[in-house]
Amino acid sequence: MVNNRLEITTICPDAENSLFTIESSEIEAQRAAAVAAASAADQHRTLPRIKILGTGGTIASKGASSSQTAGYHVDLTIQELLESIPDISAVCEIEYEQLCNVDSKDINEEILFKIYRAVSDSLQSFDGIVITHGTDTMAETAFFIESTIDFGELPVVFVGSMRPSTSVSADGPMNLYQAICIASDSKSRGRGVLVSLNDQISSGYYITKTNANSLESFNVRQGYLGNFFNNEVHYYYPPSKPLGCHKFKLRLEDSSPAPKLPTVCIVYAHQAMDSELIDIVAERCEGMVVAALGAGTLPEIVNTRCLAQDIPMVFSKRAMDGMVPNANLPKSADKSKCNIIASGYLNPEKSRILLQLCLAKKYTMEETRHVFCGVYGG
Ligand SMILES: NC(=O)C[C@H](N)C(=O)O
Repeated sequence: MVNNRLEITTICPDAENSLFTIESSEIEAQRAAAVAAASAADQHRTLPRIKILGTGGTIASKGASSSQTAGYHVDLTIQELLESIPDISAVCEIEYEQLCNVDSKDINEEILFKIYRAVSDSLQSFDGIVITHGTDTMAETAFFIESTIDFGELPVVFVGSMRPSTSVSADGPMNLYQAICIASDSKSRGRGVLVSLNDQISSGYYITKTNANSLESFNVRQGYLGNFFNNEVHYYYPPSKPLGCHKFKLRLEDSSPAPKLPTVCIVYAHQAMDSELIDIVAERCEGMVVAALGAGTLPEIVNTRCLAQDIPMVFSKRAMDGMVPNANLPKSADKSKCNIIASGYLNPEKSRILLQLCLAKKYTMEETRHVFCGVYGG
């Protein structure tokens, strides 16, 4: 015991969580006084400023009755949605903007760039950003925003719901409330794009929708970062960002219409696949992603058609988990001309976005291969 204070330090590198103290009653009294002084000071502290961007989705939908959980319509503004959550004025100051109000199946490039612009424009004046979004394509928008915006430490939190606002036990208000708390919490800084859903905090870069109906619609294995419980944010790990994430700097003119990204199509492989499909689709696009079988295999005749194309072809996978390694790619006779790239852990829809960005940047085949390898060791 030295000065009534025993310090036990673990070897945990997370400084904040590595120090435990056992203290005397005198020290406890001093601490109580310090806490009281700090809470008085807190009253004068300015609250974090959070920007909420509304885009629609089930979270902004209404059904005809409280038992309807399918066939509903997007019909709720971001203002109405905010009126349905508990008072948040003690947590943060809010500003909101309705960017669009659509089911996420209708998020097109024009809307994607609208979201991109709104996030970019909010970086300087806000401490956190929340984006309400349909869950069906949320992972794609989250991946695009993570790959194109350097938001430094600022939390950008996507949120959706699985039940419409009119349903019994609608999950939207709680998910939104939690998303705002996550965006306001200093522990959320430096973690990249986050997703708030079903009490779970996940990495927007890694999430995939894995269940079409249940509240636990994002069963993330990679990127499960923490939980939300009783109005508290709990992270399992110190802040970190996705490893190897390639950032693309976009230069957007202010003028509309929105710029057009290169067309990349996804072809889904299956037994007895028609190899001519590869030629037909290649005519229509500047790059192709194949949702291949297993860890990247395709019938030999389909591989041959893929090797014959003069556009980049990314081999991804139908399976939800696991990866496509370089070792499984078909070999070209002329190694220097091989147009096939392994997606690594990236699923087809995220591979599509990454390939679009590489093509937009006019990366060579080798540079594109390097980007995919960097992201997931493809
Ligand atoms: N749960 C949802 O949000 C699904 C909805 N169809 C959407 O993505 O907009």
